[in-house]
Amino acid sequence: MIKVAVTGAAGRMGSGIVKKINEQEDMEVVAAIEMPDTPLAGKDAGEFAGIGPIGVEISDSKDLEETLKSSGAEVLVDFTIAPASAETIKRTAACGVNLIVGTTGFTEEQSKNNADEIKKNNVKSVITTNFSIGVNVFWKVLKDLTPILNDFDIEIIEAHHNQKQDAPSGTAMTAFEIISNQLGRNPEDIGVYGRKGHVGKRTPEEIGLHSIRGGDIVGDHTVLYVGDGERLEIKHQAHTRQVFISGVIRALRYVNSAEPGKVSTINDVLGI
Ligand SMILES: NC(=O)C1=CN([C@@H]2O[C@H](COP(=O)(O)OP(=O)(O)OC[C@H]3O[C@@H](n4cnc5c(N)ncnc54)[C@H](OP(=O)(O)O)[C@@H]3O)[C@@H](O)[C@H]2O)C=CC1
Ligand SMILES: O=C(O)C1=N[C@H](C(=O)O)C[C@H](O)C1
Repeated sequence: MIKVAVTGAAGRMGSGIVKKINEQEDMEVVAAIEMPDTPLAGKDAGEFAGIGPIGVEISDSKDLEETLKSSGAEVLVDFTIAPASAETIKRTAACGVNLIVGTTGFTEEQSKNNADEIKKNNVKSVITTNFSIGVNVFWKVLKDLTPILNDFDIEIIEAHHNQKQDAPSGTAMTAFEIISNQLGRNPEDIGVYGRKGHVGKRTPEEIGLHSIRGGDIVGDHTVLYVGDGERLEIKHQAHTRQVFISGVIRALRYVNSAEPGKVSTINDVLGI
């Protein structure tokens, strides 16, 4: 049995992950953690997953080390918010517990610190901005396509629900990194985040990133390659969070065979 701790256990992703783990025969939720001073402490995590009591009380992230130790958790799954997640990664790795992280919106410095903590403590990890299989194929297509269409204008559009806190989405930022790398350009120099006012003509080098927020959109990502007289659009749409949750379940089965001290990605999990 894989013993799993879940942070953000009452959130959209966290509660779905608790529910899905509860349906598996080879894994169990042993700890469910929410934010510091959470009013949810002591309530059963199953309540938020819509499955009734599972015998795991929500605990306060201030008690993380104690919770990990007393529950015997082998791996922690984190879908929260970047600053909180960075702190959780540091404390969890120091406890020798493996990590699966889907939280997005890390600064470059936070991402580097996350990798350093994983290396320093020699724990196993899977960190990725999108756990769906479709998006991983989408990223692969961008990698293959960009060198062929390297003189086309490239723009990225993402759309998400009105509760999302970070922009552009982690998935869009990963797409931007892939495209920039393939073009041999520094992402720092070429990203244009929305346009307003007399911004002048588009330069051939720049890549625009545009974020739409509304209602209950689960997650749409489109990359446009626009030439003279034609354009190609590569689009992925998530219809349900189940696509991310299924990827997390695969990552839970994979993580123990991951290389210690390294940040593995969903590509390692899927072998693509
Ligand atoms: N990689 C992927 O495939 C995917 C990534 N995501 C990312 O996952 C993250 C979460 O998304 P979502 O579930 O929609 O967000 P939610 O806001 O629904 O859930 C986040 C949860 O984390 C809780 N939380 C905040 N701080 C802490 C802390 N220090 N310790 C424990 N829990 C904490 C929040 O509590 P409170 O509400 O009280 O603040 C909330 O319950 C986002 O960064 C999102 O972009 C989402 C989907 C897929
Ligand atoms: O916040 C979300 O909901 C999502 N976040 C991830 C991101 O920022 O890319 C993945 C997915 O698009 C849903």
